[in-house]
Amino acid sequence: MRLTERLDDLIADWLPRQRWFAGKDRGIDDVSVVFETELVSGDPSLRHVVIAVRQGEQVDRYQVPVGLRRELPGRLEYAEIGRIDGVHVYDAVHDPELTRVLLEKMADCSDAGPLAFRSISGLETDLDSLASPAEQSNTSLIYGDVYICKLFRRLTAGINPDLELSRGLMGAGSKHVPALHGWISCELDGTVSTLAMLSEFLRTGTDGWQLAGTSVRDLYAEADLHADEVGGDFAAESERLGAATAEVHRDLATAFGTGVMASAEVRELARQMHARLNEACAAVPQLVPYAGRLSEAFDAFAKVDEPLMVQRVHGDFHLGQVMRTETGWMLLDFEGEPAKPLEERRRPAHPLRDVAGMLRSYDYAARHLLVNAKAVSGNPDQLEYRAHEWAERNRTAFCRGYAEAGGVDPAAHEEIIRAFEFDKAVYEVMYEARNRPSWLHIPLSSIAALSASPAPGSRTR
Ligand SMILES: Nc1ncnc2c1ncn2[C@@H]1O[C@H](COP(=O)(O)OP(=O)(O)O)[C@@H](O)[C@H]1O
Ligand SMILES: O=P(O)(O)O[C@H]1O[C@H](CO)[C@@H](O[C@H]2O[C@H](CO)[C@@H](O)[C@H](O)[C@H]2O)[C@H](O)[C@H]1O
Repeated sequence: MRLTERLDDLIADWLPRQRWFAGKDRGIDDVSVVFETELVSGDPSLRHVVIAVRQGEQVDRYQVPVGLRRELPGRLEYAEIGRIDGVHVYDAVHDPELTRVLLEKMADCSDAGPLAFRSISGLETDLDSLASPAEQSNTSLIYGDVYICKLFRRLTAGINPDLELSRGLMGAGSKHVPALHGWISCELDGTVSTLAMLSEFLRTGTDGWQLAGTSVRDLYAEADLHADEVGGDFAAESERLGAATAEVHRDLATAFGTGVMASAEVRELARQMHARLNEACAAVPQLVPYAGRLSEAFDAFAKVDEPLMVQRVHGDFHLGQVMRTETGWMLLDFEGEPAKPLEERRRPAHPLRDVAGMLRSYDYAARHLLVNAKAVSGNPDQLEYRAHEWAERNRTAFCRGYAEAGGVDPAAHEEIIRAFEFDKAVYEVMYEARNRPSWLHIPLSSIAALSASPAPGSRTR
């Protein structure tokens, strides 16, 4: 049975409920199968399916490994997409009986139709997978506690920067990235394009988002204490994270080189920031009242009177992209911002862009519990004050660690860091509107607070 003709409607109903679907702000006009590849035959069987989703003018491609079974065991019911001629069609990432084949094919470096499976080391294959419950834009399969295989859900033609930078950092001997073991690719628009990558699973790791969240919860639970007085103070970890970030930036510069941004390019970047702001204001009217202050920050950036060093950077740096293991901080997910075109994500940028991303994340960590009034009790003004205090303490510690380990000192480049932070917050407004509308309040309230604070240079010291 070919799915091509039958899957479209089923998927169109199911897609908007998937965390990784990046078009929740618009209706779906059409879903069509671009290609499908049988990877396991029989019952159960596995088809690797690439679909094209049309929403107005925009067409995005996604990959869905589709499982087919005549009888669907209870443990897979939640993964069901629908039924075709009585056969259960489901998201196969949740079926370890089927996902094994991905690992086996990578181990064998084999091809299946348009799909190429590759590995760069001998792989252990007798491992069951579990779809990661992490809050993420793609889907990761954890094999045993040995490997993690990230299936990129929304596909872009070309090598994924996550794979590209992980390889480069491994070559530069970075001690802050997990080992890369393999990948899956296919041709899209005539270019070799990444579908998945397989890395070492950091079994002793906890991600920075969880650690920071625990620290914030500790603070909210102790109404009388300040951020530096509670047991879960995170500032020392933030400082170490800053240092690890500076080391990764150094290794990226070694692996991929550096350049200098001419004044015209700085102005062009400021113009793009304005354009992104305008686009976000059109899509999210709640942003409009802050547009003036945001624009001022972008104008100040356009006038920065110094050569800006650029290099390959992480591109979407936040607390969910770092893990603390027993040996220190590890950085993950060098994919860049998933909504941006690939060529933009691969473009060298100023390293403070990553610093700004992490600074925004401290704000998110402090505020996300406040989104749901039931998650935390207390006076809203006092909670807002405490969120701000926690974020400031950790932001400062991160910047100190970064500068002391040889990174560009954020405190000495206020116009740059402020513009990058605002630009990131504007991106987040769009990201939340499209992916997690109930979180939109977080970047909006940070923008309100940031725009109320004095502009760089206007402070009395
Ligand atoms: N190598 C790894 N070892 C252990 N956990 C990992 C590893 N890579 C990612 N994770 C977990 O998966 C989450 C999402 O990973 P990430 O690469 O950021 O995916 P996405 O691009 O889909 O957001 C991380 O926050 C982390 O909790
Ligand atoms: O991890 P991804 O590469 O998929 O990044 C996207 O999703 C992130 C959320 O999962 C989003 O990050 C935003 O939310 C985080 C908390 O969930 C917060 O720590 C970040 O600071 C905030 O930007 C990221 O922007 C998006 O590209």
